[in-house]
Amino acid sequence: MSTSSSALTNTSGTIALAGAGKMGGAMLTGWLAQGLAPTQVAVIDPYLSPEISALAAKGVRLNPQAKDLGTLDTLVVAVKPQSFRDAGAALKALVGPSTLVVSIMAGTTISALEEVVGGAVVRAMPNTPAAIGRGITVAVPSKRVTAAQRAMTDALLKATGLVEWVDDERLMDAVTAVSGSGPAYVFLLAEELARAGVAAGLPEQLATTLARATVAGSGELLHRSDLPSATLRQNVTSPGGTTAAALEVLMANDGMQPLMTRAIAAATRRSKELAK
Ligand SMILES: NC(=O)C1=CN([C@@H]2O[C@H](COP(=O)(O)OP(=O)(O)OC[C@H]3O[C@@H](n4cnc5c(N)ncnc54)[C@H](O)[C@@H]3O)[C@@H](O)[C@H]2O)C=CC1
Ligand SMILES: O=C(O)[C@@H]1CCC=N1
Repeated sequence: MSTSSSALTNTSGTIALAGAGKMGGAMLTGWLAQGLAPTQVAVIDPYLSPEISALAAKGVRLNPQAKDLGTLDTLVVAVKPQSFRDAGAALKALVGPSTLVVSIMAGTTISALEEVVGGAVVRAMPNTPAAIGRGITVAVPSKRVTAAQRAMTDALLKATGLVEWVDDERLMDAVTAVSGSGPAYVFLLAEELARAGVAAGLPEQLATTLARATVAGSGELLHRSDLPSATLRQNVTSPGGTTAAALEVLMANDGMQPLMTRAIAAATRRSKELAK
């Protein structure tokens, strides 16, 4: 994270964030934590949360007049895909041919962004662990993005975690399904593990504590270990023991693998639909 810190500390020009909700807000927190000057940031959002409003005291500009912003160096678009057409029309006035436009909207294609907003577009897909600097973002640049703009995008995205660059935009629907939406599946696992614990006779609070600590601790072990996930799983599994009994159910033909494949396919389909 120290590299990204210096990379962001050394940037110049205004970075406008359109849509400072859950994901845009998490990214903004990451940028400021990594040394981006608050005075460099302008937030455009008609429904500012109290947390974002409080950033005015640090120097972040909130909903400045378009004439005061002029043509932006960088615009990050983090509104809902469904509000993009409306929001985009207003944002277009702030975008010139050499404005870097980074979109994190699910399903919204580079060509739609070029048509509605203009600029040199990077389409990116982060995830909510960005809020603690542990996100992962996949980014795909349009042909118009310069090396300097790609470096700027890389610095902004690395402020919230890992970054993978790809060249094929068609990968973004499956990326969205796996890592963009992925944290929700992990949180669901924590919920269902707790519910199953209650069904097995545990008091609810103990079951919730055990499930939460188990998911969080396992995630941290996966993060810190060099071992493949399958090896970490095998390390828990004593032959003929309790884990093996549970995994026989989870890894059955109608177990987790086909269920996860169906879930990812549904999310991938939905990402494609959002493009229409
Ligand atoms: N929540 C997540 O885990 C992820 C979300 N995304 C993408 O991020 C985008 C935002 O999602 P969330 O943060 O979850 O939604 P959100 O509803 O929390 O945030 C959207 C924000 O846009 C603002 N907004 C609405 N109309 C606007 C306008 N005309 N101009 C400027 N701002 C406007 C809203 O006030 C709100 O603060 C979506 O496109 C989503 O696909 C991408 C990756 C992960
Ligand atoms: O659910 C969604 O559509 C957004 C994109 C990825 C995560 N949240």
